[in-house]
Amino acid sequence: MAVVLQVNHLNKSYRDKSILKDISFQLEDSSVIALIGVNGAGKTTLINTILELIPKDSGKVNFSINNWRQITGVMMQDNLILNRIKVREIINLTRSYFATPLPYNTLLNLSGLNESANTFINQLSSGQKRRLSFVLALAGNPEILFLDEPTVGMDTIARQDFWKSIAKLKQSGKTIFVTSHYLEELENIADQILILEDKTLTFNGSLKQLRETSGKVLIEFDSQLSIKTFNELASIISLEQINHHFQIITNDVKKTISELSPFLQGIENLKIDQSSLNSIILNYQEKK
Ligand SMILES: Nc1ncnc2c1ncn2[C@@H]1O[C@H](COP(=O)(O)OP(=O)(O)OP(=O)(O)O)[C@@H](O)[C@H]1O
Repeated sequence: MAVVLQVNHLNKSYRDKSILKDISFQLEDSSVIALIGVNGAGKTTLINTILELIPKDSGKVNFSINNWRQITGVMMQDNLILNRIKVREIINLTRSYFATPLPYNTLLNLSGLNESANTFINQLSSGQKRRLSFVLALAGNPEILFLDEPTVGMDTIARQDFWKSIAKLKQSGKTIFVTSHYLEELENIADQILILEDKTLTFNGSLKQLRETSGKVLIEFDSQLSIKTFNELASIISLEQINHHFQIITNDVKKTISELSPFLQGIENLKIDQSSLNSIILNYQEKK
């Protein structure tokens, strides 16, 4: 995989208030990178600074090519503010800024707004506006896409279609940098997770690495065996018994399962909760 963007020691403040401090990371092609952080953590500021929409205080932002504007697409949080323009017109206007735009029909189909091509933007619902914003970000057939809270306001089907499109874009080699508060949506698609906290990146790695770092996993099962059998397992953090139901918390699933294996004949309904991204992040933040 090739590096498409490098950010080194980036700092940004508004007046005297520091927002981003010493941020460094790199993005590779054919991948989805999720930026996670609470409200006000600085996610939008980071995207705006990278794209030179606002000035940075210091640090370096290097795209792999010089004319990076031609290979980036952006979907910001705020919905489209132009009103007296139709869906068809804004798609074509946006395409006109790029040397090799995607065909109009491809974009219209992707937006799901085929029936509304002649509708003025202000007459679209907020979910429809998000879908339109998405295809406008794609208009120039970009190599790198920046998506700030893309699925806010979308219904379930629109969300599913949206993430399917993202998976296809990733497969075709694109880099997708996305912020979202819907962590469950990021679980199956994010290759790299960045956690922005207290102005800095406190985590940069894969979901697997995040699991290992924060790593408590719940293992549940039913068994007629005595609690003593499980109390002796070396790898567990805690053990609870409710009648014949057992709950084990471990941070080393593999080891615990191998320790449980001699007793598998006496175990039923074994469940391993690898934890949702949501709980992993809570866990991660609690630990610090
Ligand atoms: N133009 C501005 N002038 C001064 N402060 C600003 C400005 N824009 C943003 N901020 C402040 O910078 C901080 C980071 O804001 P930012 O919008 O980047 O956070 P965010 O992580 O994107 O939040 P959210 O998840 O709510 O979208 C906040 O404290 C915000 O109030």
